[in-house]
Amino acid sequence: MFRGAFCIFIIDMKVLSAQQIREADAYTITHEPISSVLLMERAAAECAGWMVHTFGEAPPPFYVFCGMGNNGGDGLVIARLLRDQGYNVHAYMVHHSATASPDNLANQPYVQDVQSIYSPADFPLMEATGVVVDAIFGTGLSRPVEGWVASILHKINDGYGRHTIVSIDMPSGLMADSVTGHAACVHANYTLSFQFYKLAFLLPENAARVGETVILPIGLHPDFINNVETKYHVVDPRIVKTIYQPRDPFAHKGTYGHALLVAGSYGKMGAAVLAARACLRAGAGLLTVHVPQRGYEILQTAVPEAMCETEDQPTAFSAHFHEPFKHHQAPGYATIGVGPGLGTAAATARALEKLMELYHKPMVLDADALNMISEYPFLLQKLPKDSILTPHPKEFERLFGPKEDQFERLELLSAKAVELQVYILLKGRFSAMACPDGAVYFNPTGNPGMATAGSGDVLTGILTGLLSQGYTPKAALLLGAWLHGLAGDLAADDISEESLIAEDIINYLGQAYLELRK
Ligand SMILES: NC(=O)C1=CN([C@@H]2O[C@H](COP(=O)(O)OP(=O)(O)OC[C@H]3O[C@@H](n4cnc5c(N)ncnc54)[C@H](O)[C@@H]3O)[C@@H](O)[C@H]2O)[C@@H](O)CC1
Ligand SMILES: Nc1ncnc2c1ncn2[C@@H]1O[C@H](COP(=O)(O)OP(=O)(O)O)[C@@H](O)[C@H]1O
Ligand SMILES: [K+]
Repeated sequence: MFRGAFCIFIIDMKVLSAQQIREADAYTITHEPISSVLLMERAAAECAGWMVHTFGEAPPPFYVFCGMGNNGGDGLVIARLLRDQGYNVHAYMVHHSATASPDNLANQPYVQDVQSIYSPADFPLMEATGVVVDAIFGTGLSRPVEGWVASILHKINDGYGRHTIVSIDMPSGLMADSVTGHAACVHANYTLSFQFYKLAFLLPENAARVGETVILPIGLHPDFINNVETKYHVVDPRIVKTIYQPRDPFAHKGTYGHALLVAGSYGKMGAAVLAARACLRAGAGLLTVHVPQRGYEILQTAVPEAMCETEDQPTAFSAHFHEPFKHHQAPGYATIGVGPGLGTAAATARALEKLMELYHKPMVLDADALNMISEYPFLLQKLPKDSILTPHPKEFERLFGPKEDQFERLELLSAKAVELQVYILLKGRFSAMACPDGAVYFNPTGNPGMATAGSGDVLTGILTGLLSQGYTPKAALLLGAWLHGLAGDLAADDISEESLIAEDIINYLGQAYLELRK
């Protein structure tokens, strides 16, 4: 089901810091109980099993680079287990420290012919078809890698494209919870990581380092996992299936709400059409789309299922555009999606202000609605509580200012959701969704084929459609982002990432829903 960077065996949806992972480790050792060396054996056995499964048919030579901590300990065990199964394994010890960790030492006697690396000159020649296993540093990395050890990481990267590089737990050199910047770091094809996502994996700046991530279960203690507190989470199929509500057999179209979309302007009616189609395909009962006069025929022709309201301005929205909306105060629209293709004229900004003054239920704000709020920041204070904002990184920067690095940006995202008491979805490979309580959820579905005009308009339509049906804003957000990405993944599977266009996401939304029933 998943494309690109995520192949998931099991997920604990919490994202833990390196320190919390050490605590999980210690808790498991005490409470399972299990010795640390056996826990290492279990973790390494999962990795060796994955490698046999992935490369076993045409076995390559394996080049296992071990560090001197427990990540290196994992590497030693992997080397032994692969040799035990008859594979051709070359093992190396990178002597970055004076002493090895106890569990690393305990495993050394069981791996013969480990060649020592004390300088770049000791780096081996490797066959082009080999698999490089990177077990030099894991979550214990405490500072950027420098000096000759950095040269070893660069030498491993020199083989990228010729060898397959598999990093154990973390690409060596990557900091789990802070900025790696330009420091030396392995660029992995695969990262086999234990039990939890690391925050660094979810940030765009590390995409090229992490490669495809495989989360392997290593049986860390469930009591610890259930009780540990974390701000960051990854959405998984279990939570999405819990959120999803099948339709009531006795439903009528009024059951699923009457949504209003305020979208489109001269030359940008496509945004309104895409959002409207997506809203209906997401399941809204009724939809009215409010467009400028010249958009009337376009909208009525392209989306006959939707009702259409126009206003007195031929090409854009004016201060009066909320007038028709007033008629629907009772029973009122279930929700409003506003922004796609709207334009940012001053009159439109005034109209947006009026709209936010009149409407107090959660709404969806995207694109030009966000751009107008950036231009007139006092509008931020008028956002209906629990509304959903969906900025892409540029819109986010316009709204809340630039940040030095992506960790700081995440902190800002969460702080703004708390301050404004809204949900904010920062778009990207792993869209980050911040909640009014400060929690941040990452959405793992989606692919680069979705980096195409209009895919954000489709998201606005989906979120509006879900709110309209009565999903809570948080449920709509998590489910909507998941469905949007999954529909994109299903479309790309059939027609390729390259030729995927926004309309395909809408066309595959039905299949994405069906996946939820499996
Ligand atoms: N709970 C878990 O997730 C488990 C983790 N295990 C493994 O244990 C790893 C963590 O082990 P450790 O805490 O021993 O840490 P690492 O093995 O990641 O690295 C620690 C070693 O690197 C040195 N070091 C740190 N930064 C350095 C730098 N910039 N330059 C040179 N040397 C540096 C330290 O002094 C220490 O010797 C995990 O990544 C994982 O591979 C498994 O063995 C078992 C279970
Ligand atoms: N590489 C990617 N992986 C996953 N999802 C992506 C990727 N690129 C874009 N997307 C998704 O596509 C949508 C693009 O939205 P946006 O930038 O607003 O596009 P537009 O303004 O053209 O409608 C977002 O939901 C984003 O998360
Ligand atoms: K590693």
